[in-house]
Amino acid sequence: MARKLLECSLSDKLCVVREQQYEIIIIPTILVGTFLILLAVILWLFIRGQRAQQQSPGLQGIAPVPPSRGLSWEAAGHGGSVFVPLKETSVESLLRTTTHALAKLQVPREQLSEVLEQIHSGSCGAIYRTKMYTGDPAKPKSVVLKALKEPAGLHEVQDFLGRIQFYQHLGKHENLVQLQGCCTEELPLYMLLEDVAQGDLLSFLWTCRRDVMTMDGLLYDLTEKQVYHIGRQVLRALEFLQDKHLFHGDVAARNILIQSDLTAKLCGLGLAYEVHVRGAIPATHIVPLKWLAPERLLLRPAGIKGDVWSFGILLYEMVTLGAPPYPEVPPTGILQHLQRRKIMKRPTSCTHTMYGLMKSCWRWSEESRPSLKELHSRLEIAARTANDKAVLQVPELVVPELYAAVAGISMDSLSYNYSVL
Ligand SMILES: Nc1ncnc2c1ncn2[C@@H]1O[C@H](COP(=O)(O)OP(=O)(O)OP(=O)(O)O)[C@@H](O)[C@H]1O
Repeated sequence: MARKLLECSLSDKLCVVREQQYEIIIIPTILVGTFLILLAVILWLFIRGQRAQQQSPGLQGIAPVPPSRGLSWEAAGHGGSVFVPLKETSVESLLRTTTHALAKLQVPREQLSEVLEQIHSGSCGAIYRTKMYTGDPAKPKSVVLKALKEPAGLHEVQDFLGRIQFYQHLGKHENLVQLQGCCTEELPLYMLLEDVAQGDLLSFLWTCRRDVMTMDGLLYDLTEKQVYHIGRQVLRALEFLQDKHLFHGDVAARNILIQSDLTAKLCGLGLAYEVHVRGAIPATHIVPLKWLAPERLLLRPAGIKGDVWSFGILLYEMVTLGAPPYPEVPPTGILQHLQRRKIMKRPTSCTHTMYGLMKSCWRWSEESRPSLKELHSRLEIAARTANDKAVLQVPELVVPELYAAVAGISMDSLSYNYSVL
């Protein structure tokens, strides 16, 4: 507070003093000013955070996905074969319109067993194993049922129907998991797939580390020659996708299903579908970083050569019986690691020939990586002289939680058959 005497002389008995209460003006001004500055800083931080999220790979080893390359206009869904009517405004009318297109695939719900065994929680909802009664009731067929999670809005229903039509559009290939039918006349919506009962390759590889007898008829041993055998089947599936101007985008042992005769089937076609309908890779789709090629990590347009890179990681997974890639690198440090031109060292269980193949997949520039066709013929040649006797062995057992942390993947994406043996 400041006091000011107003023209007083010494003889004055009374003198007027004016008090100026500056704090009444200054303190609120300072408070308002500080508040505005704080607000501006918060806004700036928020905008910067949003931009960083769009520009850089996501947190915890999982990346949003960049645009795609090499897709034709038609294959990108602008005239392709996935026709989910977008103009429908209610779920009921959408189901009515689409049921016609999916008529041949419809399976009456009463042909499905009510007993559902959940095997996974998938991207659209739970994934179950159940029985389908067609023809001979004594011989039901085991199928995998993907259910759209409820409650589902118009957008989710459109997306799920689109996924079913995508499988229909792809058609049959022995190394892709096959669509068996669907139930889409009313909610809840189901997609029915052939049951590849032995489950995913990653769980299989982990089980190969154990010296166990299993009841499922599958021999949990793997030789170098068998690694090439599985690898060639995966390449066949990728070539099939490439012929349709598609790529997989998430090639990894967890996305390969394996049968008792070592037939391999590529699954996890969600990203290929999204690229097919949108012509670009949606930022919402998350993919573990350690399997991604540098161009994907840098959010540049992606294509089949990104699958070639991931195929090299898949070879590493097989030959190490399911070790996490780059165990010494934190998932979020992978781009920096690759920018220093560092790749994984040759695992002790890996021959120089196989390591040569991996290294060719991990060339920084996409152009210098082999095409699927070249890779396929190199694998064929390598398989001729590969060891078919020595069983790959890794003494350490896998702790799935630790694996998930080192690999940079969520526990949800692990199928985890391993633990039930
Ligand atoms: N046909 C199948 N037979 C046996 N197991 C299957 C089958 N389909 C899926 N699974 C199991 O469910 C897991 C997840 O499958 P998938 O990746 O196809 O599901 P998703 O989450 O719906 O993926 P996407 O959205 O990429 O299609 C697989 O790793 C496997 O363990």
